[in-house]
Amino acid sequence: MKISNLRLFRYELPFVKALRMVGREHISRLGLILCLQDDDNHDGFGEIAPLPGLHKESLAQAIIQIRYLAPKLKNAPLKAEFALLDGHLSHWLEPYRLFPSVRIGIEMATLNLLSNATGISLCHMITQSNSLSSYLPLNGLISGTQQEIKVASTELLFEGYRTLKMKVGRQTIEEEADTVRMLRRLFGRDVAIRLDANRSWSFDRAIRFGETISDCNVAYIEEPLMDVSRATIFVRKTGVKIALDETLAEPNAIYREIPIECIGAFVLKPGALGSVEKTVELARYASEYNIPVVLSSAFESGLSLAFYSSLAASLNATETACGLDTYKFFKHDILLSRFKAKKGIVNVPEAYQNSRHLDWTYLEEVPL
Ligand SMILES: O=C(O)CCC(=O)c1ccccc1C(=O)O
Ligand SMILES: [Mg+2]
Repeated sequence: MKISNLRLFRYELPFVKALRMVGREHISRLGLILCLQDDDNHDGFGEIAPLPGLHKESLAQAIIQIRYLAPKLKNAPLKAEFALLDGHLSHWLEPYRLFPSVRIGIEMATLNLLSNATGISLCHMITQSNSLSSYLPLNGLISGTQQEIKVASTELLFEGYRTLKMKVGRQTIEEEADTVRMLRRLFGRDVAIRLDANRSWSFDRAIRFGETISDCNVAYIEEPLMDVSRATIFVRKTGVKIALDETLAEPNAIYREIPIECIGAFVLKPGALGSVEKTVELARYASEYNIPVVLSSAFESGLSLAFYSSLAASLNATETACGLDTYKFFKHDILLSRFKAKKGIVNVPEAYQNSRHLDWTYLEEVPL
């Protein structure tokens, strides 16, 4: 088997309303879909969607890189070993020094093509286990004013979500801490509350926030500190565990220096890590130390979300809610049957099946 043909498409997915992502306002999401084909006309789609602020590369730079790479991918062997996620993909792609968004897109397209060509679902192809969960709970995303959060979280709970994730570091510390206290009062013990500060606080401010919510039984706060080297003191002082997100995408593996008991979760964004195998490696480290793994999106389309759902299921990361609730901010998807959760839970095989059928009306070909 080999890759015999490549095509590239562009999409623009409008948001339901203007959305703040990594410090910027966006009204839509731009991205690319790479389509790989084998000799038998099977196809495999992969998404390349650099997010300004999260990725250093722009969409235009990603296109240039794909154009440069296209002749090298053509006729490249499609090896069954890629599915082992044990280094074969890296061995193939590392020499090209690709942008993270481009690399994950090529890996996604390749694995999806392998799955289509062999008729084995992605989940079963990349895991050795045959007792996989088909159901993946999501953390319901909430942000905005206290009143907006109150309304949104009540709706999410009513729908069936049992884990909420609130963005912090946007209003004053007092206001946000007050909102967290309100959530805990409203929902009692049976709701897990996660927070994400995206490194917006100085150490002193983070401590002040952490101390104010220390009795709220928050599952964790993602990246509270600008300087992650002080994470241990933060946790010891506040009793609130931290989750690692941005830190995991950094090259020097600082996460290994943080005491395990301080870490509430690894938030794994394959799109930011830029490699499925890197994601798997981090997930293995986490499970070795009983750190929960939270597979998470960078506001990609349903194609990536379905792929990440399968990855989460194959890693047995279905116990803790995942960060794939971003789909609800899009007016529509590039899939004919869009990625969705029912009662806060994704049906993984169904989502994967649906991700094989694109809605071409939203895709415009980019010449290679
Ligand atoms: O983790 C989630 O639940 C959703 C994803 C999310 O919050 C996110 C999306 C894009 C960029 C950064 C982040 C983040 O976790 O900080
Ligand atoms: Mg985060």
